[in-house]
Amino acid sequence: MAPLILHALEKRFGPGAPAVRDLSLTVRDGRFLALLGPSGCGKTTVLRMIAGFEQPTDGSILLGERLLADAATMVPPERRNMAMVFQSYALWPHMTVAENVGYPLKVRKVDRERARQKVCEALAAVRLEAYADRRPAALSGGQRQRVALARCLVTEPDVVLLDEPLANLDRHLRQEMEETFREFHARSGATMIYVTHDQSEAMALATDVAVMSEGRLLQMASPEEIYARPEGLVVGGLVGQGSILSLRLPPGSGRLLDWPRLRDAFQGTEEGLMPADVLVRPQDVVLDATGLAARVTSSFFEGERYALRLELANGQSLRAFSRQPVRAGDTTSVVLASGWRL
Ligand SMILES: Nc1ncnc2c1ncn2[C@@H]1O[C@H](COP(=O)(O)OP(=O)(O)OP(=O)(O)O)[C@@H](O)[C@H]1O
Repeated sequence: MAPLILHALEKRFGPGAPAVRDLSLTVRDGRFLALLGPSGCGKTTVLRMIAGFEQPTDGSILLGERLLADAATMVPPERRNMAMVFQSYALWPHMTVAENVGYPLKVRKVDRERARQKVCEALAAVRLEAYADRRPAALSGGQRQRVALARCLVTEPDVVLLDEPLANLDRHLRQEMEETFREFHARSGATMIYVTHDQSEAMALATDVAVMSEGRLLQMASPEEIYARPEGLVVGGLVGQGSILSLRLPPGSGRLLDWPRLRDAFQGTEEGLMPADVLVRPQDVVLDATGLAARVTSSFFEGERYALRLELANGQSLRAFSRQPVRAGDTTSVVLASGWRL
């Protein structure tokens, strides 16, 4: 299949700031893209434009050479060969699982025997063969979600679009479904675009993560790259539970900062230092008597460790982990093993 190309995409719903602006990205065949960003940043609007439910006010959407939409052109959703999975699953309550999954084939008047075979394959792909004759009311939330996935598989879409599909599920089920999505992606080979505001979900599932804020694309890269080398305050703040410190660094000091560099930045007495935002991840904050003095402002036991909030002498706060019990109000000292200049 051809790549999906969004070129300088814009969507305005009225006067005021556009919901999506100047957004360009390419999703290569078979990739799994997570669109990540805070509520209201325009993720769903991008997905709806790709699906064909909204028309761009500027820019264009192409599948390879084929123009799907621009301000003057609009290929209808049913002619895009895409499938969208909604949060609500949108299953027919009066139909069995197999009938729900086969419904798109019935609409397309696919031959009965062929349809039966495709339904079986799709149910096998989501491990629901044993549930073919049940009605949706007799399924768990996760099983309903899997029916919705199987239903989109039968049409062999070029692109599968998912809008926060796990938002209604509890934590345990979310983990199980993440596994199902990964498996679904591996088996179907479909290009997938997945909207979420949950960074750990995006990282766990996707081959590429696109971070959006206020209608714009801030960074698109692999989960590893976004985690290790976030660009700017918004991406840095969104990914990986880090703390952002305002420090002063010598010009040209690079982006990956070690402890001696960070320690000097706290002393900060040299001439010509520049203000810098530095991301420090909790796992890089090591309780160590040779480090900076810090006061514990909160401590929660998370199971295998304590999650701490610390306040440094300069008033800035840091998140840290400790295997040993630590109490709010304790004083300690910390070494910052690594930091990333945003
Ligand atoms: N049909 C519409 N008419 C007017 N404004 C809209 C419409 N749809 C979305 N918007 C506005 O566009 C902006 C982006 O909305 P969108 O739903 O794309 O964000 P989102 O990132 O998906 O948010 P969430 O995670 O809360 O669903 C918001 O300010 C929203 O109010």
